[in-house]
Amino acid sequence: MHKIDYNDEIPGLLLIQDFVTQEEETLMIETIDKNQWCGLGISPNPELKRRTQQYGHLFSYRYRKVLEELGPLPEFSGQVVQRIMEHELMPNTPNHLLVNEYNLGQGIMPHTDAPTLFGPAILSLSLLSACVMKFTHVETGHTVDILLPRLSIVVMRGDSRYKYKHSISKDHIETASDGTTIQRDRRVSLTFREIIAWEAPPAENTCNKTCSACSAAVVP
Ligand SMILES: O=C(O)CCC(=O)C(=O)O
Ligand SMILES: [Fe+2]
Repeated sequence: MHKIDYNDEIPGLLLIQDFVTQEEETLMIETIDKNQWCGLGISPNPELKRRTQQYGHLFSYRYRKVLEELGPLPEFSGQVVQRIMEHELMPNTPNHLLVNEYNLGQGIMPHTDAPTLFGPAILSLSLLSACVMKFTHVETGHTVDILLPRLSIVVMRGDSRYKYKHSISKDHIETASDGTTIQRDRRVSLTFREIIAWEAPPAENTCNKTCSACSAAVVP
């Protein structure tokens, strides 16, 4: 395990290489690939252009809100969560795990994870492939391309979490700001977050209208 502190370039950004072993990666991927994916037309979140899985809570991209509590994070992520807490990378135990799959040609648009919904630390574990994550300051436009190696975890806190957008390109070959060039492969990332605020729908929700207050009842 090797820590790279990017604080001088992007305040609050930390990367830990070899956060998991290849054996752990294999076991996690085997389990994930047996589980149900959504996105690419599959509910919930059928509109997503990449496949995802969610654990802990269900977030709707369409309604930009949490719809449902799903239960504890899965067993396959237990050791990673334990390591996250041992290294004090998050103030509280994560209660949301988002698995994103990026096949060749897939990326993610520049965004900041919802500041009122998710807590102050956003962590992402890179499995099967490295990628370059672009950080762009929302006011100054300052940009840094950070290499996220396979098996590493990136920790976004402070400015890197709140003042920068992050994105991943669709390119097959990418170059980081330090000049390192990588060839992308299928990448599966595990994003650990804490949901800090959400309203559970009423237990007996019989409303069948589409409205912002109880859309949980009608989301496909
Ligand atoms: O794939 C990643 O490492 C990042 C995913 C991400 O930024 C997100 O889902 O909000
Ligand atoms: Fe994100």
